[in-house]
Amino acid sequence: MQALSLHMSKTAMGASQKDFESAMNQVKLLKKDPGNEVKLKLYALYKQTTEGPCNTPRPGVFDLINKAKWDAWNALGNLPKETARQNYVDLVSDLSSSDSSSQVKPEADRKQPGYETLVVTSEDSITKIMMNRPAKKNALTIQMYREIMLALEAASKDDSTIIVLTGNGDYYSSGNDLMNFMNIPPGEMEKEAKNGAILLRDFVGCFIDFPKPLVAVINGPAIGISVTILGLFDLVYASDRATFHTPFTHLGQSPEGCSSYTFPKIMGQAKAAEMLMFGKKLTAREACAQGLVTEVFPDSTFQKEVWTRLKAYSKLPRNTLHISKQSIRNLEKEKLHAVNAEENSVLQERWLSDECINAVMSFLSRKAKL
Ligand SMILES: CCCCCCCCCCC/C=C/C(=O)SCCNC(=O)CCNC(=O)[C@H](O)C(C)(C)COP(=O)(O)OP(=O)(O)OC[C@H]1O[C@@H](n2cnc3c(N)ncnc32)[C@H](O)[C@@H]1OP(=O)(O)O
Repeated sequence: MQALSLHMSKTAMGASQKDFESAMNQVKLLKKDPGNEVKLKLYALYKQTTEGPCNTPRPGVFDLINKAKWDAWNALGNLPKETARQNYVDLVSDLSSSDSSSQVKPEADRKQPGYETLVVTSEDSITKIMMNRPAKKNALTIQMYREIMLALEAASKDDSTIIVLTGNGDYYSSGNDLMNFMNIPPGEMEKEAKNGAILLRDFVGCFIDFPKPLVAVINGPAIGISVTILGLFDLVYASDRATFHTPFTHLGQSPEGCSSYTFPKIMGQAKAAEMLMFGKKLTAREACAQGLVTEVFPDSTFQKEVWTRLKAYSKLPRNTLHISKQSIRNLEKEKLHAVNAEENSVLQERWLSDECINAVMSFLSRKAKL
């Protein structure tokens, strides 16, 4: 309502007709929508300046827009035309200066500090969490799991409407960094496996409990845990260059990220088994046909199309969107936490198995060109 309060003239001399016309042009150039109340005020002052006090019958009760305009004009009573013109010019001048001070900041300024493995930015009511180890295909280190949890926690409390997880470079993510299995001192393996299971439980738990719409923007291939947690997202947009691969059996490991529950629900038992047990790699189009991906876009226009879509979604009524997300998730939360706990206890055992140790050694020896 503050913006609707009558504006005092700031200039000693009254605004001229030329000032008024120039203010009318300036309004068209505003980058930020001033909101309905201010627009009504501008309309009323314009009418008062050009026609004087309100002189038309009040529109009918169902003609909501014209009624609101009429009310705003009528509220100016017998305000003299010159004063209305001055108030119009002053109001536009205020709007123009706040418009230029709220210009979009360069990306470097929007970047949230404190993350080493992520780039976190907020713009247009969207918080974007970008995994940022492109040289290692965004493989998830222990630090990265922790930073993603911190970024999600912060995003759940910020004023964003939608949260996006994406990757920098040619991969979305190659999943767990297999170096997480290295440098474990002899005799410490059991303790490390237990700590790993706790970390994983907390990591997946953050996605289960996340209260706002979560969108995965899959810019390239995705492997392992970066695929399994997709069943906990609300939207999954993929470039047609993306692939989806869960080679758990080859790695002597078992499904996590609640995929043992979400994948059969999403794609049916047989297709889930092909992925989670036999390690079948899906193209983006196959993943879309099976319901894991919401929509596939050509790689050449992927970023442009997805961000245009997300910016439009981010303008939806925020609280309603969050409440809808929570209503849908609340039906499943208890079950998902139980699945998460069970998967992690199985995986904790798997990490100690010969099959898993041999698979990790095989990756490392290929890497070392042995
Ligand atoms: C006691 C246990 C404690 C564990 C605690 C863990 C907690 C949570 C665990 C959750 C369980 C998750 C399971 C999974 O995600 S399983 C999936 C694991 N990922 C893989 O198996 C992928 C392995 N990588 C590859 O197959 C290839 O690198 C890839 C196909 C991704 C790309 O091949 P390409 O030839 O194009 O490129 P490079 O191989 O040269 O890769 C570039 C460099 O990046 C390194 N890299 C890539 N991915 C990984 C990875 N997942 N782990 C470690 N390093 C990775 C690769 O080695 C190259 O590095 P260099 O340039 O230094 O050689």
